Amino acid sequence: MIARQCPWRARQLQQLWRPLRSKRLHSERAVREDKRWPGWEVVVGIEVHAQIKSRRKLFSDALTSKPGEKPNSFVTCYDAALPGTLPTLNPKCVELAIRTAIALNAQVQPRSAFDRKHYFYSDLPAGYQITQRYVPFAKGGHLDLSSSCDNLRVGITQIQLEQDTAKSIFDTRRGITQVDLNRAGSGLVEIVSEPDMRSPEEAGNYVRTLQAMLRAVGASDGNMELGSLRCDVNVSVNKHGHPLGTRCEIKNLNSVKFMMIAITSEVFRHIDLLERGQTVSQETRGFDEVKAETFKLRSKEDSPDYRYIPDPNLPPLLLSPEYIDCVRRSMPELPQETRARLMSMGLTEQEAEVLMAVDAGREVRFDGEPAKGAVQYFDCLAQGRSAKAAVNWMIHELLGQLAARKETFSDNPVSVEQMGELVDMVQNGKITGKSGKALLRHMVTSRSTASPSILAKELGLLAISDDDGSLLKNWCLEAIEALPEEVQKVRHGNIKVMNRIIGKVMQLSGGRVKAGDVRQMLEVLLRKS
Ligand SMILES: Nc1ncnc2c1ncn2[C@@H]1O[C@H](COP(=O)(O)OP(=O)(O)OP(=O)(O)O)[C@@H](O)[C@H]1O
Ligand SMILES: [Mg+2]
Ligand SMILES: [Mg+2]
Repeated sequence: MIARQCPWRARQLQQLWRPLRSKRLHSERAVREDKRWPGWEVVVGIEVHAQIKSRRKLFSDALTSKPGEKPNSFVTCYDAALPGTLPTLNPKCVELAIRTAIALNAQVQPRSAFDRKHYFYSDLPAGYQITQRYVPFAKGGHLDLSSSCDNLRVGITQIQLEQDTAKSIFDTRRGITQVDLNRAGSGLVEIVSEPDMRSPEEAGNYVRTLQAMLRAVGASDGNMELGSLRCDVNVSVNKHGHPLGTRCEIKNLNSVKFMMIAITSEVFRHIDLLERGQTVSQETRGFDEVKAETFKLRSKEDSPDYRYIPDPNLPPLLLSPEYIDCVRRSMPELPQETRARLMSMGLTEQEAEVLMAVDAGREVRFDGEPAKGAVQYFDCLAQGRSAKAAVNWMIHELLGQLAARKETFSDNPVSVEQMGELVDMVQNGKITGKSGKALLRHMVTSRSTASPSILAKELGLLAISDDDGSLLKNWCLEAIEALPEEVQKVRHGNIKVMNRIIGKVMQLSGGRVKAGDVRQMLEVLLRKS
């Protein structure tokens, strides 16, 4: 293993090899003019740091915490870097990282290793971070973005395990910095992409797709606001057909929206420099959300020498093919598989996206198994029923009712069984569509667990039994008598006005008759008289 014996050699090799690969990919994409920067091509590569959703930290027994917990209450002596403490690798973090690698079609390496990356900062108690930059546990791979991005495939360079840092809290009034060690040593996966994205929008789509994938496999919450998913974005520009430009890295972006703004502002900064005959220097930059501008943190020349060395306390990580297979077999359905399956059931892409978007915002439990979500609810509802009817009732009615009450799907009080019975009642004509909607509204509001047929009876919503059509006929005659002007207009060929008469019949019947039946009856009666 080159890097354990000689990390410097590995670094040299990587530096030689990367620009070549980037160039090849660069020329493979069709050139498309972007009106915002005519003549220029934008290149983006992203390093995503995702907090691993395991109960315990990467190398210690301490429980992982959420932001807002009492500071320094999730810390062992190892996390505080007290002398004499040793790391023990948490197998759950490894399993979740492997799930991520499999979902990204990466090759999990049978042998990887941990290095120490040294720098001195108050939120790094040991003075070094343990990472796998030079001998990562997974290499290669790709992530396919949805059709809105012309089915773009973003290459994955490598995926590595590493420790998260502690958190510095700056008190500017008192002029002090406080350190909270709760996060110190939590597990991260760093996912390094190839420089394959060509616009801020593609970058946004990449992060959102990755976020959904991490959630689906239970590897991370992927919550950017809470800091469990952070991005370092590398941006460069070049003239069409020219080699890649010099990249600048914008650190620690924690929202997709700000990331896209940061990229746009960085692109304009590069173009402005180049058009004025200056050069772009390789820099690490921050993003000022108020000014919507990036600012210089440090140049390449003053970038710290991290003095990478193999961690002497950690042996190489050996992963057997049997273990990797075992993780592969336990993989849940991935978002792109779910989308394809739903569409094969007859749903449109938009309908599939709506159901999946409901699940994407959902919390995943600590054991990695998602709680029952919208897709699973739909799967149960569609069993033995028309998928189209099931999705219509779910999206337009159930989600609509919940949204009107400012509730989310996790607040849904209607069980799949209740919803199924309601859909069947409408399909079988026991209740009209209109009454079905009223019944559902009642079920959502009252949170009743009773069966819809009992509720429909109680509320007088059951369709009337009118075998000889006499009730319907009477309501129609009543409506004709009540609306003589409208009747005249229909007779003179203004067919649209018929809807007003139908509406009157619906009102008289309390919505318990079908609009189609009413129209038929009215046509017969108006023709006769
Ligand atoms: N010309 C370029 N334009 C835009 N992005 C680029 C370009 N060349 C490389 N990149 C991207 O820069 C990123 C480099 O990340 P990597 O983790 O390998 O190294 P690093 O940023 O030098 O190190 P560190 O992990 O310490 O930040 C990758 O995502 C890669 O796709
Ligand atoms: Mg990196
Ligand atoms: Mg970087």
